[in-house]
Amino acid sequence: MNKIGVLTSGGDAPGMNAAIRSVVRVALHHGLNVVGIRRGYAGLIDGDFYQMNRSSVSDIIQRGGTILLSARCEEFKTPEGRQKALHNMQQEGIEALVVIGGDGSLTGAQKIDKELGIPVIGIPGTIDNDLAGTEITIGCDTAMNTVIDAINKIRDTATSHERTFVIETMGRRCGFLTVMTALAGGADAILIPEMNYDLDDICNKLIKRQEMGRLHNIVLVAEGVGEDFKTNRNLDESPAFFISRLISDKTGQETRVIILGHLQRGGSPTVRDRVLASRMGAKAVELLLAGESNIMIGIEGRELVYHKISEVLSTKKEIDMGLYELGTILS
Ligand SMILES: Nc1ncnc2c1ncn2[C@@H]1O[C@H](COP(=O)(O)OP(=O)(O)O)[C@@H](O)[C@H]1O
Ligand SMILES: O=P(O)(O)OC[C@H]1O[C@](O)(COP(=O)(O)O)[C@@H](O)[C@@H]1O
Ligand SMILES: [Mg+2]
Repeated sequence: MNKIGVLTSGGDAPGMNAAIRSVVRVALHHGLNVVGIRRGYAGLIDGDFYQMNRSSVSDIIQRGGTILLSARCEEFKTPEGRQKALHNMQQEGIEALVVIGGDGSLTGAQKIDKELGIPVIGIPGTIDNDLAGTEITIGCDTAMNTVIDAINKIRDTATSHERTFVIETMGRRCGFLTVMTALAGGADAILIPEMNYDLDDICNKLIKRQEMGRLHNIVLVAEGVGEDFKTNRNLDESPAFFISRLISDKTGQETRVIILGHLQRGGSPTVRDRVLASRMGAKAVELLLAGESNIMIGIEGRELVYHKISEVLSTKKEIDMGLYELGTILS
């Protein structure tokens, strides 16, 4: 093997740059050429490539986002789009790929191996932590710290004004970010898609607290909740608004909504994300050199592990309900 490509795809995540840096420098260390592919699968289809060297990845370990840019690319979901990508890779002499991204990107990566015959290793990069086969994905730790920072600040004003804040966190259909930050941030109620909840119960709990003299509350809501009350709300609005209105109507408390949104995706990666990304980047190159393909690297405890991408994608990542319960008991 002489030349490999690297790309970032789907939602960006802090630590992706540290992973790119590691892939590039470890590949160069092993005498490989590295091609950077811009804008994920869109760049494969457009042939948006450039040769990378050591200095291409200088001064990026501390930066959020991705220097390779990222995209969501519908055309790559079609066989025609993927054939264009194959043609460009052949022209450029790219013999193998490292794909850094989430579940969607790994679905695409699987097709690169199976359909296009190009070896590919996946590195889990998404703030959602919604991938099986790894305890945590690159970017999630930074995002959790960003959420905690926001909760701390909101708590200051919530206590001063004796208000209830409904804070909406990201995570698509996964409540990991919400459960962890609810526990660490001392949230008074938690709503995640994986768990049944009763809005009446939540309101009753807030009323009880009110009777005991507690007039401020932090309610954490994952963006993915709401299948069950869809009929009662405007589908264009975030679930936090509906829940906030309901709490205000039922408890009489003054409520405010804050949707943390894309600020959860940015920022300088934490130590944990930088180390994880650096280790996974190096492992990806080593596994390609060892002849592996169609696998995703993960971490279990202190050890890096790897699993077939098909297994990762067919397994649902379970939320640790013990942490959810603990968050509820402690609130
Ligand atoms: N079924 C699929 N076949 C081929 N490519 C896919 C498929 N699903 C997703 N992808 C590619 O992966 C990209 C990123 O997926 P997306 O779900 O948006 O983000 P993430 O990888 O962060 O979960 C998509 O825009 C598309 O190019
Ligand atoms: O960036 P967009 O396209 O607005 O998408 C928002 C979605 O991306 C995420 O931030 C990250 O998800 P992915 O890593 O799967 O792309 C989700 O939490 C959120 O639902
Ligand atoms: Mg995803």
